[in-house]
Amino acid sequence: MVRFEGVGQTFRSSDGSAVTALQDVNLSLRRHEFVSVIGPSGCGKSTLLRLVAGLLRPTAGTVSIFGMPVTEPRDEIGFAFQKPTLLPWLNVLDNITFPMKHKHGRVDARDTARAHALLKTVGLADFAGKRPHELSGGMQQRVAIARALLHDPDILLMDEPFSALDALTRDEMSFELLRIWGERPKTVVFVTHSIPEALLLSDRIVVMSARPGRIAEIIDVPLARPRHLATLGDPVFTQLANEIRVKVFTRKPE
Ligand SMILES: Nc1ncnc2c1ncn2[C@@H]1O[C@H](COP(=O)(O)OP(=O)(O)OP(=O)(O)O)[C@@H](O)[C@H]1O
Repeated sequence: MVRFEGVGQTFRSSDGSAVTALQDVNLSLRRHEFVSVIGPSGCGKSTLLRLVAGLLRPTAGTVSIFGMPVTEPRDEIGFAFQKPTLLPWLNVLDNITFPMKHKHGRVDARDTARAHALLKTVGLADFAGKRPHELSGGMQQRVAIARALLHDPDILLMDEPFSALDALTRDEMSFELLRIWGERPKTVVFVTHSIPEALLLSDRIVVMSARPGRIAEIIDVPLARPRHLATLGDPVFTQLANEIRVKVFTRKPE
């Protein structure tokens, strides 16, 4: 469904130097697959997402979706960032429908109904009229995820969406995301620094090497689905987490 072929991305920095963020990335994502991307800071994880989203054009190779090269932002994609980026002057409901308003100049009844349904899904049915500052960090992040899901995208890109949350909320959000993904399957690319989070969520984990970012390894996650709290205590889970930790930490820049 999403394919990277020989993808490279070199930025020209403000001081005139060239920064190669990605080099020779080859990757194919299947429809409805949940893939996490982990790797050291600055190895190009966010760049990878921005390329799929059409926010960047690769300087080498091609990124395609359903066989069509990505040349601009597309409707079938939802993007959730590290911070919720909600508009403080809008209430929760209007924040969720804002992209529709921005795109079409209005919000129709179907969008509003779907926004209410999504609020229910993320456990915030009673908060539609509240402003972002009246919500906790975890609640704000749920609103941002609901916003990314409003147009029911085929592809959901998530850039460390839970990293600003406390550990308990983070686990809770992971299970919530799994539930949403189970109900309305989509192809998810999830950037994280957390090995347990990547393991709990993913079908495959892409391990990237330090700059210039390349794919060092792709690891299949053989844990059965649906995954539960008990999955975290499964000996296979612990063993896999240790194996991946060793791979990530012993990997030297090439
Ligand atoms: N617009 C840009 N202009 C210049 N350099 C950039 C730009 N965007 C990213 N970079 C550089 O590309 C490299 C990869 O950045 P990217 O944000 O993709 O890394 P990352 O793996 O997501 O990092 P982190 O884990 O710290 O969020 C970094 O060295 C960064 O400085």
